[in-house]
Amino acid sequence: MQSTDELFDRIAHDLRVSGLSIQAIDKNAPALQALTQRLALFSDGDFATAGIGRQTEHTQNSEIRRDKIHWLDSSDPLEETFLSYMDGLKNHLNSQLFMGLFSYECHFAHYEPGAFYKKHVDAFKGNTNRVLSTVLYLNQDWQSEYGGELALYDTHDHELLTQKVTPHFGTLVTFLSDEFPHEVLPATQPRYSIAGWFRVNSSVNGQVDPPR
Ligand SMILES: O=C(O)CCC(=O)C(=O)O
Ligand SMILES: [Fe+2]
Repeated sequence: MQSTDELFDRIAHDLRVSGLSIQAIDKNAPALQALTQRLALFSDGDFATAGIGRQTEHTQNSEIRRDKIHWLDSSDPLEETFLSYMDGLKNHLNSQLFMGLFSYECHFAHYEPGAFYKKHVDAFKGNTNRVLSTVLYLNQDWQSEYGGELALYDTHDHELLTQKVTPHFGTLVTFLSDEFPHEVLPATQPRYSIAGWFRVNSSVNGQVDPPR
């Protein structure tokens, strides 16, 4: 079984080489177990329709994305277990890559069968302090014929599909937020993930920019 440090080393290495990392977290890792337990406690009403863009221009556009989300909060002990795991990744990347990551925010996302998230980038250059995106999949026994892949596109040629990631339980994708266009393809089964973003600190007068 690989240690968490070895996994974080691999992610740092991949990010240094290509800005993108696809790794598997050990299925027995306490952080994953906590998320499985948390997911089992949800009922439908705990998830809200996701919006797009910054608070000022926040819109709910069902033509672009059809997932339902729930933000993680450290006051929930199960959610805190995962948040502190990601805090460990943040510290590891800061010490190895000097990325200056300051905070992390993430939400559960539930894609019902047929739901999608059209091609987008998570951050526009110079326009945001989201610098590193993470997506973790929570789908036990996912079969490739269910679809629901994360499609990743080339950093220069945004029409060029470079790879498709199957949303298997424990797969963690990490990538530079303003570099990689990506898209969630529809699935035939309910699909669960956690999408998250590490931010750098560009707060002014105690106001973190941008707000959610
Ligand atoms: O769930 C995924 O595979 C990716 C989700 C995503 O791109 C996002 O929420 O920004
Ligand atoms: Fe995204």
